[in-house]
Amino acid sequence: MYNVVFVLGPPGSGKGTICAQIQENLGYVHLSAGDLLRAEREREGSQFGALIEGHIKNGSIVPVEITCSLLENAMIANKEANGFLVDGFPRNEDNLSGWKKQMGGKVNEQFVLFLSCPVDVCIDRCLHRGQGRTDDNVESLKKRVETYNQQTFPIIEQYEKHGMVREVNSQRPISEVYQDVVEVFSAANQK
Ligand SMILES: Nc1ncnc2c1ncn2[C@@H]1O[C@H](COP(=O)(O)OP(=O)(O)OP(=O)(O)O)[C@@H](O)[C@H]1O
Ligand SMILES: Nc1ccn([C@H]2C[C@H](O)[C@@H](COP(=O)(O)O)O2)c(=O)n1
Ligand SMILES: [Mg+2]
Repeated sequence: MYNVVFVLGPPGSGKGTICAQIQENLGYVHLSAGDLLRAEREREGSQFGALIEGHIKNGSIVPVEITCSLLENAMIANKEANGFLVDGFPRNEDNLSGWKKQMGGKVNEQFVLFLSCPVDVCIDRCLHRGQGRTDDNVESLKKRVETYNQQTFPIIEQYEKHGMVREVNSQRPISEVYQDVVEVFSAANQK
């Protein structure tokens, strides 16, 4: 049974940044769905490269069969891990239903870490991120934010109805955000 913490929030809210620090200090393995998809996009011989790039540029969501298989393969490859930070997933209903179908009975969903941050702050962070991403531009970000508002936030609300969401305000210095996140993990792992 894989222990899983989902990490969700608007593009640029700091999911990858915080997950890297959690991985370094709390023994969880960070699996960024976006990073896995970008790696698949670049993989020699991948049949999904163009499809993935189209969705990334368009800020839309890749079919869950592709993303969930990348996530499960990464978990299998790290099966000794205490737990997994699944960053940027589930991002819509297709992700959620596909996850339940493929991973049901294999995972223990501990909670959803929701990084909340005003969209204008998030957009500015992405525009200054300097990682050369094909979707860190005004046009793609507009679509990514729309996808987040229309498709991803409703997923967070579903988990909230089950008391599974731990919200942390990420419009603060990274060190302060991380301090709160550590407390969330401490509380969850004391149960
Ligand atoms: N608390 C913070 N304060 C200021 N800058 C931050 C903070 N957290 C992250 N950043 C910066 O904002 C940018 C986006 O952070 P990050 O890549 O972690 O976001 P993300 O939620 O993973 O974004 P995406 O969904 O686009 O992958 C990075 O340049 C990062 O260094
Ligand atoms: N569950 C997911 C996660 C990501 N993607 C695609 C679409 C996103 O805009 C892009 C970048 O993700 P990020 O690195 O910003 O978390 O990757 C997806 O289709 N499905
Ligand atoms: Mg990220």
